[in-house]
Amino acid sequence: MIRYLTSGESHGQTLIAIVEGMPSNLKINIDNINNELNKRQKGYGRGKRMEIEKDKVNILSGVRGNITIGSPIAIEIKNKDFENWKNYMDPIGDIEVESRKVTKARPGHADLVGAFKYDFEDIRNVLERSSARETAIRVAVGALCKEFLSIFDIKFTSHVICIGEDEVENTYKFEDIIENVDKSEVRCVDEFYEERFIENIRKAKENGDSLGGIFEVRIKNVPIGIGSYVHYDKKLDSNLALELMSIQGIKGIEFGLGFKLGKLSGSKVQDEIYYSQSRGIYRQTNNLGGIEGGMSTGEEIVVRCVMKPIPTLYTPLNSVDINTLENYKASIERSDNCAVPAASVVAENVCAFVIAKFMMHKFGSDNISDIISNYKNYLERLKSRGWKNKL
Ligand SMILES: Cc1cc2nc3c(=O)[nH]c(=O)nc-3n(C[C@H](O)[C@H](O)[C@H](O)COP(=O)(O)O)c2cc1C
Ligand SMILES: C=C(O[C@@H]1CC(C(=O)O)=C[C@@H](OP(=O)(O)O)[C@H]1O)C(=O)O
Repeated sequence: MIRYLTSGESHGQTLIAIVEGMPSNLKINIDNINNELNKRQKGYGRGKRMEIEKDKVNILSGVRGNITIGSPIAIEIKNKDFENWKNYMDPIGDIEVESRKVTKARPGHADLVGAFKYDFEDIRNVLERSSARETAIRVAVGALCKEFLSIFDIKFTSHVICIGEDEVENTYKFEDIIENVDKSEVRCVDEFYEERFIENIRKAKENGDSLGGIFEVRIKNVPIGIGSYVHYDKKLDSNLALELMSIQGIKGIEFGLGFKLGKLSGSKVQDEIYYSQSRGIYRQTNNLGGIEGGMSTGEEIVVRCVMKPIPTLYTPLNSVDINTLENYKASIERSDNCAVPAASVVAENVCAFVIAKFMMHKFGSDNISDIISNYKNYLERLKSRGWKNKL
């Protein structure tokens, strides 16, 4: 079963991941991975750090001449900002602590609880790892998984549908999103709302404030029957929810019509099942977002996430110095004031890890050619049950 671990501090030397369980003989295009990293760094509302970093993945092992060899894959992304932080962040040797010490906890960040839990007088020891800098390496892992999933033509896209008080009203087709989303500064495909979102972020920044929002991830061509109803940890939706909720700042998730489902009657919601000779078994709606009973239905997977506003504010909130217990304003070094577009890229890629894991669980994980044979056999069997391959 594919799995990974990450390590790295926000201003440390490097971010690393070890991905274990990737099948052999998969061709990797490193440009695709770097392209995802580049997308994650963009978005109106990002702070000065993104002007310093130019994220590129380094593949250290587990791949020979662009082809995976089945052994663990070690990857890294170097932090360019480390040059400016060496004196404070070097793992070994004398470092300067006092001048970069953080003691005034930021409400909404991991600062206060992290310092108490791990017994630190310096919140830097918390913020270095709790920072969403870590999402860069998770995107690289997900992008590697996207390379695997491209064999089955499984595609991902995401777009921002709400920032601040404005929310996109139209529903967009997968093809329209994938074609237009990267042209937008806020990953919004609706031109009217794109302008509103930019303006909302600009105004919040002017007021020393921050914003959150909502984005949608769409996944196409996942075959029917990935995931299972038999056990809680085998459900596709529960696994996607775990990964998505682990992204810094994400506070809610919904599949398909999501929270609206609570207000609708059953007859308006369930995706009715039809059969015709030309189409085989099919649905006319996808209100449940492509998952029933923890399994993919073969329809597009549609999942939305809400991100809370960024906790670090340029007009800092009330807080307390964790060592002196005096009332102060919270700390600020540097910050994004909106990172919803970046989070949508992270979300796509963490979903790619989950889909890859489930594809491997169903079709095997030793080598690409066995996996493809198993996949074809499965689709062939389903044909005899009235299911036509919709890929
Ligand atoms: C891509 C991305 C960038 C972020 N940038 C910042 C930032 O610049 N400043 C900040 O305070 N929080 C930022 N956050 C959010 C915090 O990391 C997050 O709120 C914090 O770790 C606490 O976790 P929680 O909100 O999930 O409880 C960012 C999150 C993401 C996904
Ligand atoms: C570094 C990234 O995001 C960072 C996430 C982050 C946080 O608190 O989560 C705080 C900021 O860090 P810094 O103080 O170094 O500017 C962001 O820039 C990144 O996304 O690559």
